[in-house]
Amino acid sequence: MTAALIDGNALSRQLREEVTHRAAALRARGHTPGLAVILVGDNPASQVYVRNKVKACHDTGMHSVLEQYPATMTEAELLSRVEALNHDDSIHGILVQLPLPDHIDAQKVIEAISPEKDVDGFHIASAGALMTGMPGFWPCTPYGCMKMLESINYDLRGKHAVVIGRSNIVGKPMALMLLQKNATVTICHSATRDLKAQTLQADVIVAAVGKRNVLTADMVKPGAVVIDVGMNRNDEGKLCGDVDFAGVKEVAGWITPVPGGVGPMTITMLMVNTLESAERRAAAA
Ligand SMILES: Nc1nc(=O)c2c([nH]1)NC[C@@H]1CN(c3ccc(C(=O)N[C@@H](CCC(=O)O)C(=O)O)cc3)C=[N+]21
Repeated sequence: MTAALIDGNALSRQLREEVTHRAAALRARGHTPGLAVILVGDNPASQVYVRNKVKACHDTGMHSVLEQYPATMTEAELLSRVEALNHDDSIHGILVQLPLPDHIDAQKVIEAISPEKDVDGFHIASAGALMTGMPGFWPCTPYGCMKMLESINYDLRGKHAVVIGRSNIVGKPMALMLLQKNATVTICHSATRDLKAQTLQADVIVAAVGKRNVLTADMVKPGAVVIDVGMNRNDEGKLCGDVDFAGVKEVAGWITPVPGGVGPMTITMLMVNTLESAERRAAAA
């Protein structure tokens, strides 16, 4: 193996320790940071993720409430729960777990969350703040990827970054964050004609498609940094990313594993955003 590993679990431990200290300082001043997580329906994967988020709150000394509702919950009922949490002073972050059942308009629910409590960074006000460089919450997954690059002291200025995937949750905000650090950014997607021609030029590759083996060793320039956002299952049912890890690790300079890479960092940045929301609230009080 030539590539060095960027260990998301280790970096998460380090960052969560800092969160724990800052949360304790807020608690001492009577401002316990609080996260509300809403889960609608009984998607088993969502249950696991949501429990991990609640546990991360507990571990860092933050208050959390988990609200679970049946899949039959109406959109109006969900909107009124969000509205109540917007006005709840013990809550600094509101997360509505996605996906939502089909009869609920997810974007409408996200826009109902107060931007001050939008710790997922999914509200259009958060997206606009990221695009214009204004203060606001950054989506946790690409934010975590930026922290991983920071952890290896990677200077993005003038580097060519290729993002594969253009979702509102990962690909697009990822490209904006890389751009803010002065990288030259290319966004590739399903209509890109020659993906390999793009990735072979890249100093940094972020794979965020949700499909196995999107990135293979022949597509990677020696020494490149490879960040794997994918969460897929292989034929044996094991968790794997979008990157052919075994092959790419022989070519890349740095690589993130799945599991133990971007996943834990996503939860860590949720803790960071919730803490920062509470800090802003305490400063305004
Ligand atoms: N409103 C909303 N916000 C989200 O942030 C959100 C969401 N909805 N819906 C689902 C996705 C998925 N997601 C993950 C977070 C952490 C891991 C994670 O920690 N993964 C572990 C492995 C976990 C396992 O073993 O299954 C790892 O990569 O090491 C995975 C997935 C957040 N999401």
